[in-house]
Amino acid sequence: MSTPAAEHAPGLSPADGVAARARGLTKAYGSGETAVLALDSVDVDVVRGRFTAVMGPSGSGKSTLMHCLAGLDTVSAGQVWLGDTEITGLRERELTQLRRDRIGFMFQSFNLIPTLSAAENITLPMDIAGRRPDPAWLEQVIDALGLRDRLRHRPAQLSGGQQQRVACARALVSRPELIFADEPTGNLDSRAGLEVLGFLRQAVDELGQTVVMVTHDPGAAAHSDLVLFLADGRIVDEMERPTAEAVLERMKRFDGVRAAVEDTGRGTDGTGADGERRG
Ligand SMILES: Nc1ncnc2c1ncn2[C@@H]1O[C@H](COP(=O)(O)OP(=O)(O)OP(=O)(O)O)[C@@H](O)[C@H]1O
Repeated sequence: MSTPAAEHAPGLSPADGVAARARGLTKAYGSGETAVLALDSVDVDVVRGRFTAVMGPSGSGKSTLMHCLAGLDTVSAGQVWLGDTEITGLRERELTQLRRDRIGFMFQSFNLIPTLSAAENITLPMDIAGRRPDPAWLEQVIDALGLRDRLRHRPAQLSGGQQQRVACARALVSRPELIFADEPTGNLDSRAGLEVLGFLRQAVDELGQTVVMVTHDPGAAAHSDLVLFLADGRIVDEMERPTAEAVLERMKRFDGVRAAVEDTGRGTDGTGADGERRG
């Protein structure tokens, strides 16, 4: 099981089987009247070898949660671990190294280097780190993603789906402890999106990887093992073995709450939900 894990006392280092853990994770942007509480004391365990999706309305804190778990953003309060390493409190240099060596990233916009071939893009993070990919693993990843005949192509010579497959290979090649995927299908048509989701699923099932994916798409979330639902900076629900229909139904409840809030005249400036929660 991932998620709100009250059985673990805050302050303990992660047990085996937990790829990332947060306790009391709080993130505020700005200060005073204009402060936004993007994450409100979140406790979460990301279980190793599983595919976890993070969903929630726009502004609920999904990206902030991912950025804080990945050491891309500082926290206002609370603690975050990657494996046994507490990352809150690490210096920027140590964080850069940790991200490079232990985390794989996929983004909606692929983030490939246009002047490099697919093969060069795949190994770039390891090249920068001065490490050599395990050749057998590299071959396995290339074949799993069906990229063998595209390795010499530059990103502009590849379709969107192929570019995201290169980004997926790049995220996998160092066998990271955790892969974060932020809307990885957001720029793809449904067929290419399905393909990428299939590869992420395969990375978990066959290659033993751990994936956390932020998505707006119930169909994409249905490929995960567990969906965490965020609202107003808190994990408010979770769903094991999700289906697209069940996720959609759950998401509609957020819309219902939002509509009700707006009907009462609060939240029409988009801040009502936050104000209500804190007020
Ligand atoms: N750099 C920032 N400065 C100020 N406020 C921010 C900043 N980044 C995020 N926020 C605010 O924090 C809250 C959570 O944002 P976040 O991007 O994590 O939400 P999200 O669920 O990923 O949204 P979306 O689905 O629209 O991408 C929002 O109210 C947002 O406006």
